[in-house]
Amino acid sequence: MVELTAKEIERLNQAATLVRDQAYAPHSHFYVGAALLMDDGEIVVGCNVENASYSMCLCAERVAVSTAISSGYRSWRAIAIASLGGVTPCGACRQFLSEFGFDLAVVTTDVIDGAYRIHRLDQLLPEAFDASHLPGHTS
Ligand SMILES: O=c1ccn([C@H]2C[C@H](O)[C@@H](CO)O2)c(=O)[nH]1
Ligand SMILES: [Zn+2]
Repeated sequence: MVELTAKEIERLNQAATLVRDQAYAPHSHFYVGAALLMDDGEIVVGCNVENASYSMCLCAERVAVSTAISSGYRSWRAIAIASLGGVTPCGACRQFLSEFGFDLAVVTTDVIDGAYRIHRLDQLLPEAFDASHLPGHTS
C-alpha cells in the first residue's frame, strides 16, 4: 500500500474539498472534487462537469487525471475524492484510473464531517482489464 502521511492526507482532502466548490453539476446537484498527489508533492485537482446530454458528464476523477496528463505528469501516488457521503469512484473512473497503475491510494472523504476511508485501486477493481490483455503485449 502507498504510505501517506497524515499531512499528505490532510492536504489532499483540503484540495479536493476546495475544488468541489467549482463543480458544474446543475443536473444532479451532486458536487464532487478530486485531488491527485504527484510524486513530487504537487497536487492536481478536478471537479465534475455535467452536460444537458447526460451521458457526456465528466466525473471529477477523470477531469483531475486529464489535467495531470495535460500538465506533463504520468504517475501519482494517491487521489482524494470529496463528496457528500464520501462515495467511491464509479466503474468508469476505476478503469480510467487503472491505466496509470493499480497501486494507487484512493481516499474517499465525506465533506460533512471530513471522515475518510483509504482504499487501494486494485481492491476497487478486481480482475481488471488492462494492457496485458491486448494482442502483441509482451511481459
Ligand atoms: O465518484 C464520482 C461519482 C459521481 N460523480 C459525478 C458525476 C455526475 O456529475 C454526478 C452524479 O453522478 O456526480 C463524480 O464526479 N465522481
Ligand atoms: Zn466516475
